[in-house]
Parts: sequence; structure tokens; C-alpha cells
Amino acid sequence: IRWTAAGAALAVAAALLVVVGPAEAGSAHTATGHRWITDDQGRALVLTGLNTASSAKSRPDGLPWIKEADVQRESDALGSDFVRFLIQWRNVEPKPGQYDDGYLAQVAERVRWYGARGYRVMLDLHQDVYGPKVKGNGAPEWATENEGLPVAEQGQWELKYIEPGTVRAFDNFWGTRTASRDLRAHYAAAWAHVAARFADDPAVLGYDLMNEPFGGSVQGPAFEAGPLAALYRQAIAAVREVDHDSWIFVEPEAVSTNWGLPSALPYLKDPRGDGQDARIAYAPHLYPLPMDLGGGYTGDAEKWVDRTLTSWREQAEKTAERLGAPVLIGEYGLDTTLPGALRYVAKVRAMADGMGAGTAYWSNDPGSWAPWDQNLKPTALLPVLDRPEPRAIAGDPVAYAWDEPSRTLSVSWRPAEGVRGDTEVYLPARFYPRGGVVAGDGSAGAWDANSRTLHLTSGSGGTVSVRITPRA
Ligand SMILES: CN(C)c1ccc(C(=O)NC[C@H]2N[C@H](CO)[C@@H](O)[C@@H]2O)cc1
Repeated sequence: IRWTAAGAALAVAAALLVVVGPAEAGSAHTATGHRWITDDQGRALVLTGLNTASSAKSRPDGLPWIKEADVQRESDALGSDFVRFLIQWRNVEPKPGQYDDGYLAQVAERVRWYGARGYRVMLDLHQDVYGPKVKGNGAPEWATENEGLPVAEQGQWELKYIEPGTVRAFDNFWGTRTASRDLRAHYAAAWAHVAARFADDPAVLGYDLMNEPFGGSVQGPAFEAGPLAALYRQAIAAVREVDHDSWIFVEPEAVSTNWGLPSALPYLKDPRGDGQDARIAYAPHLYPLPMDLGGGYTGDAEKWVDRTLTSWREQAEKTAERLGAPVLIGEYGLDTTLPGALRYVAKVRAMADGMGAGTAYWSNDPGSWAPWDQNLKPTALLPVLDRPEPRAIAGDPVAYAWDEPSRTLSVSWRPAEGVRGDTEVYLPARFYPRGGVVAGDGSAGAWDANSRTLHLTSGSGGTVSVRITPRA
């Protein structure tokens, strides 16, 4: 396959043909239509944050660019409470069966920086284009069996995925060909080693088993329901041997679902249990192809992106329902200097609110995609990401939404048996300089000016619905 604009446009058309019609806010698939990641008080968590960091892909130490002060700055600037933290297999297992615990200690130190500020951390065993030996990142050289086949440099990095050497390396990993060793067993064992290290770390929420999986010469449902599901089952079993409680996040094949095409990922059983006891979460990425093709969110590109968003949500909710899983959008983002880019980001956040999905923006690396520039000064993106949001909802969430024109954050929930504590919402200074005024049910509890969090009690009745506006 050669990814041409025409071919990609065809993919978009195919994606949009599967649209059954917009999943309206308030449809069965919004907040009360799925499971939630909950805290130790049983509260539903709305996880909001960034990916940290793309720089880990290329740094020899496999670590992000940040220092502890950068975590403090993010917390002060965005009020975020979640981070998708990239780690590299090449650093976890530099030699077959030999693990670098010094690397994991470095990772643990950064996890501590986030945990000390109330963040929950998802560890993402990240790859793009398999690994350095085939001009990508992620896998160690010893696990890259490209059999001498070439990988030519490409003007568009994505095209390296379909170079002969890359496809061969993936085929040997997935067992589509017979590799010299069982690479999937090594991958699962590496995850078991990481999970054993972080199983008792209170800041680590869970593990994202593989970034943007690619099936090599096997694509689509044959890949997702075949080798990918098999690897996930192997890794889930390995992790559960050493870590009973962390959440395990699974991603679909990227090349189609990023754009709103369906996933064929099947239900993945958690040895921990079924239903409410299972802790498998669905973590798709969102990158509408029309935006890549059209360069922004205006005119025709905006129309096509909107149709892609509708299709993407429909497909993500269908897959999450099949998996019995909460949804966390593991990546969304763009060059925010593109026309209409900030309206797009705001739209994605509003869609995530309607889905009851967490979000991790791609990425925190200083530059035109990020909330800060190369001098760590705020970009125009920062105020778009720094918006009011529930953080923890003390019951079964019904809906929540931010309306910027009226400066109103609406939150409603049904108190639930066994759920303790208040509903907590983040109110950024830019909209709520003196805190918030609560109208509706429930009463405003303590205002924590330090974390800019308003606590809402649930009262003793049925559904609680509140609207929070700025205090004059
Ligand atoms: C051809 N294939 C397999 C392909 C094409 C395009 C992407 C992609 O844009 N991914 C979106 C972002 N995600 C990564 C990090 O996970 C970033 O580098 C991409 O911008 C992925 C795969």
C-alpha cells in the first residue's frame, strides 16, 4: 500500500460511511452508559492531562525532557490530574531477559513527581514504527528481526510503517513469520517486570500495553482479533500474576481507528474478575485524517473533521461497550497554529465530556503542538486546555458540560451505594478568579484555593444537578 492523498481520502470516505448518525449528548452512550475508572472512595474519575513525552522516544535514556519543576508548572497552569507517561521497551529490557532496574528507578522518580501533586500515572510502553533499528522508537535492537530488509527514510514519518524492513520486524514480532525467539513472550514478561515494580505505587493508575499497534502484513480485523488480541491476553495474564489491581489499557489498531473506522478488538477477559471487578480500559487515539490532509479546522476540512468526530465517537463507544470498558482518549492533538485548531481542541474536550471519557493531549513537548513554547511560555493552547472540569464524581455520573459563553459548568450525578466523599470540580482562575457559586441541588462544600477545587456534597435525594458560575 502506498499512502497517497487519494488513498487516504478514500479511507476517510469509508470511515464516514459507517456513521450511523451522531451520538447525541444525553444518548444512552453518555456518562451513565458505561463503566468508570473509580478511586478508592468509589468516585468516578474524569482524568485530564498530557502525554509526557515525545522526547522519550529518541533520548538514549528513554526518559522525558521534564524536571520536577515542569510538573509543578503544569499543575499550576492546567490543574491537570493525569499523565500518559511514555516508557521504552529498549530501556526496560536492553538485552533478552535482562531488565534495567536503574531505568525503572528513574521512571519511578518521575512518577513520584506527579504523585506528589495528585496526578495519576498511566505507563505507556510506547512504539512508533517498531524501534530504532527500523527508524522508529520502542523495541530493542535484539527484538527487531527485519532480516536485513531496508527501511528508507520518508518525507512523512508514517510511511516508514510500510517499508519492507518494518513490516518484516512486525511480522516476526506478531508471529506472522517464525522469528528466532518468541518476542511476544518477551514483551509480556517485560510488562510483568514493570508491573511488579509499580504494583504498589499509589500514583500509578495502570499500564497502556502498546502504543498504536500495527499488524505488519496483517491488517484490520484479522490483526486485531488475531495476533493483537492474543498478545493482549498474554500481557494481561502476565501483569495480573504480579499486579491484581492496576488498570490495564488496550489500544486498537491505530491506522484505522485514529480516523474513526471501526475496531474489531474483541472482549478481553480480566483474570481479576468480570463486570465491575474487571479493570480493562479502552484507550483509543483521535487524529481525524481530513485535518492531516486539509491542514486545519476550517471550511471543508472542518465539515469533514466534524463527520470524522461523529464516526470516531460512535465507533469508540461501540468498542468500549463490547469490552465493558471505560474510555480514555490516550492521544489527541495537532499543530495549534493551524487555522481553527483551538476550536477543534475545545470540540474534542466537549465530545469527551459527552462520552464520559478521560483525555491525554499529545503532547507536553514544548512547541507548536504544546501548551508552552520552546521558552516554556504559554501558547494559545494553554487557556483552551485549562478549562473547568469535574475531577471526581461521588456517584454515577449522568452528564457534565462546560459552557464558556455563560461561564457555567454543569454537573449531574446519581449518588450511589458505597460511594464516599464529595464531588470535586476544578475551577481555573481564568474563569473563576474568586471561586464558584453553586445553583441547583447539593451545596458547595470547602473551596480549596490551592488546588482550585470546589467540593459538592450529594445531599440525600436522587439525582443531583448543579450549575457552577463565577463568584462576583
Ligand atoms: C501508517 N500508520 C500505522 C500510522 C499512521 C499515522 C499514525 C499517526 O498519525 N499517529 C498519531 C500520533 N501518535 C504518535 C505517538 O503515539 C505520534 O507520533 C503521532 O503524531 C500512526 C500510525
